[in-house]
Amino acid sequence: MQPKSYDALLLASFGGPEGQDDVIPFLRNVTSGRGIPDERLEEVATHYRANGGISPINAQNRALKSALEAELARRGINLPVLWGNRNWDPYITDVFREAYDAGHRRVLALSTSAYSGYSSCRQYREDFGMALVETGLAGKLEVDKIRQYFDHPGFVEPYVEGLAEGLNRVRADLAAQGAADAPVHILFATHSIPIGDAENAGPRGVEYEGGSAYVAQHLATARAVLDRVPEAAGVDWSLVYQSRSGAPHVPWLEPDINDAIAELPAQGVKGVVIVPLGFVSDHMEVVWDLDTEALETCRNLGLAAARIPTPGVHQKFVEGLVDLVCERTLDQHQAERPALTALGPWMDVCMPGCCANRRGEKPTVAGMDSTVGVTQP
Ligand SMILES: CC1=C(CCC(=O)O)c2cc3nc(cc4[nH]c(cc5[nH]c(cc1n2)c(C)c5CCC(=O)O)c(CCC(=O)O)c4C)C(CCC(=O)O)=C3C
Ligand SMILES: [Fe+2]
Repeated sequence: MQPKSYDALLLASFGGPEGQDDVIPFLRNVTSGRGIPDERLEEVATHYRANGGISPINAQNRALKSALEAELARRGINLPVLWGNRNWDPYITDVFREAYDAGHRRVLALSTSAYSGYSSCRQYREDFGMALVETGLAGKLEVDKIRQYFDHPGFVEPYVEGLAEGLNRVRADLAAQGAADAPVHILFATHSIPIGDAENAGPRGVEYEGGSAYVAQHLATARAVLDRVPEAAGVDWSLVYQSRSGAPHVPWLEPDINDAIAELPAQGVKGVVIVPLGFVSDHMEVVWDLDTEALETCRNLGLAAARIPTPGVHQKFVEGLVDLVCERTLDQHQAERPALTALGPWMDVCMPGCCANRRGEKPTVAGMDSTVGVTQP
């Protein structure tokens, strides 16, 4: 897409509860009309309850917003950063209203989701499209979106650093047990999604490794990380899934991380490094599903284990995000579009039907077929 001059950057995220009273209303927002069984909601509520009803995600997004502001300022780029969520206050709808009232007319959105797929990409495009319709700002506020960045060096580099450290840590633990040369396995973990959503990820009519753009992007990114970590040479690895929800008869991507861990001891594996490849920050899906559940599974099986950090506010990630902003802006425009896998660089403007919503079409921005965001390729 041609560079433009934008007057605001919107950091768009999932949102999370900030106290016990928020937990159920938040979960209702997340699952509205999506058929998540009540038992699952109660189960997920306990993860938040155990943490005072507070998700870590909002604090992490506030920190990321500040880090983006600092990096933009350091480069002399004058672009205010707004923050809005899909499921909790501050809501994207309110942020659009305020942005328009403050005189902004062209917003560039950056989401905290790196891969293609309905929840990770198209649903944000719908969040923006629906918010424009709801606020009556369709045709008045222009909203574009930064490309999916799973293979951008700024996203990959923190994992490279973390994996090297994680392998060293697990090997040191094994050495302390007198098993210095015991086999270690690397588990790249991401969010499971319904197989139907996975198959719809990305543009129509393209054959992907693993059956979908969602899986192929994770496999390619995992290899991009591994290729840059000399300590990982010859180490077995696999891509595994977590945080499954939905009705039991609907197939989701597998194997579940805990089932995968349970298979490892029989293969002689003594140590595990968990790479949270699907997540931008250490939010509830990471601190509960990985640090509480998966690490406990490892402990129960006597496996040495480490979970490496998410990109969070790593300086390389923040710089990478600002580079992505500069691909799109006239101010300090950057023509180079780095990508570390053959799948990228991903597109700025999605193809018709990309990551299709299986429950029906909604207004979107940032697509070739979008009608509300005024996006022109
Ligand atoms: C691909 C993906 C990402 C990664 C990309 C990205 O980061 O966007 C992600 C992130 C997140 N998911 C989160 C929380 C939840 N996701 C749920 C439910 C679901 N997620 C799905 C997919 C994804 N989710 C799907 C297909 C569902 C089924 C229902 C539906 O179609 O929507 C539910 C409902 C209850 C349940 O778990 O069943 C909750 C509470 C939080 C916040 C954590 C915090 O509060 O710290 C974050 C960052
Ligand atoms: Fe989720």
